[in-house]
Amino acid sequence: MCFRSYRMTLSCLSRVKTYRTPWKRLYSTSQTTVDSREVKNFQALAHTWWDEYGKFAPLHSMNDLRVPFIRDNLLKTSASHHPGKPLSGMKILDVGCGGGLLTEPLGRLGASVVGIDPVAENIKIAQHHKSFDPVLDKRIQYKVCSLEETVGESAECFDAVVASEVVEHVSNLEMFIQCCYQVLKPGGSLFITTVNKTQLSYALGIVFAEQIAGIVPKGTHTWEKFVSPEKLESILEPNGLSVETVAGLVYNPFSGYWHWSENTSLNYAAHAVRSRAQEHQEPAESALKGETGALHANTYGSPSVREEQRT
Ligand SMILES: CC(C)=CCC/C(C)=C/CC/C(C)=C/CC/C(C)=C/CC/C(C)=C/CC/C(C)=C/CC/C(C)=C/CC/C(C)=C/CC/C(C)=C/CC/C(C)=C/Cc1cc(C(=O)O)cc(O)c1O
Ligand SMILES: C[S@@+](CC[C@H](N)C(=O)[O-])C[C@H]1O[C@@H](n2cnc3c(N)ncnc32)[C@H](O)[C@@H]1O
Ligand SMILES: [Mg+2]
Repeated sequence: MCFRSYRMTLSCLSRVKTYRTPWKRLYSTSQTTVDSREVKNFQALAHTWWDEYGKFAPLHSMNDLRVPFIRDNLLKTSASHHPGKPLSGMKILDVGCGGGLLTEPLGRLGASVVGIDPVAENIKIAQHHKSFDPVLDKRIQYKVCSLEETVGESAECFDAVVASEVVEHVSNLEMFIQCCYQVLKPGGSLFITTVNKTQLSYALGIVFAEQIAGIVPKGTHTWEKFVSPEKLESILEPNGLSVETVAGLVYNPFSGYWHWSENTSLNYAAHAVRSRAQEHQEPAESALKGETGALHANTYGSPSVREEQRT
């Protein structure tokens, strides 16, 4: 039994018993969201997670934007009475948590955070780093597993799922999104940051960032696995996740800082909400064929998030 007090487990399990769409029917056991090549890549880098100016420097720096993005959007749906611990009482699943770079600040905001990652070395590093802070040690739990491996015991257990800089590294993106839906409470939030699939992201995200400037290690990304906001929305919406906000993120490699932008052609952050309605019937057979309206990014610059305008 992972992640929860026994009582909470029983309540989650009871919900699982009444869960109408047995998620196991959706996927054959051979299907997985884990790409073994990605695992190898991250295994080799695991020892550098907590080097703020090392290979994961852009991720350390991204916290300046993504932590307030997650906090502000979560607080829109629930007033917090805990100054200093605004996310107190919230359960968050950080999927692909790596060394815990985002897991820890979410824990510091008061949330109970479960961090999962298929790379054992990542979880070892994350466990070790949180052990230095007794508050975090209680609030954060880590587990080596894939998202699909935790769905069975975590159905409708989380107020939020975070997958930051992960979806561009997974296989079976639709299966990944469906698993996010399964573990979210009705009305729960999904936060994704990733890289858009554009010519510019090829030029700057692959050629410039990896091969010329070494902003991220060579071989970190495969352009074909980048995900456009339109494709992401075409998978989210039919699977019961309504897109609330899409905001562009731009990394300045000279300053080492990220900035919000109207432009989503490189990196972007998305916030989607699981419908509160009755359980979602059957996840869509394939949402990839659907056309969706163009997305208009908002500039997420202030704590009050502006809604996304769809054309
Ligand atoms: C099938 C196939 C290959 C198709 C390709 C697509 C296609 C059709 C391409 C053709 C079109 C085209 C334009 C090709 C161009 C090729 C080429 C010759 C490009 C030249 C590139 C070049 C020299 C650009 C120079 C630009 C320039 C003038 C630079 C100086 C000034 C300037 C503007 C600098 C700023 C540039 C900038 C904004 C850089 C940001 C780069 C970036 C996107 C960084 C984000 C990195 C990232 C993804 C962070 C998250 C992250 C981090 C880490 C980590 O390890 O820290 C790990 C992760 O997994 C992450 O997700
Ligand atoms: C770029 S790192 C991002 C780490 C962390 N989310 C952050 O932003 O600091 C991508 C992470 O996703 C993990 N990952 C890769 N494939 C995954 C999958 N199929 N499911 C879950 N996590 C995965 C990797 O092991 C790695 O830790
Ligand atoms: Mg990435």
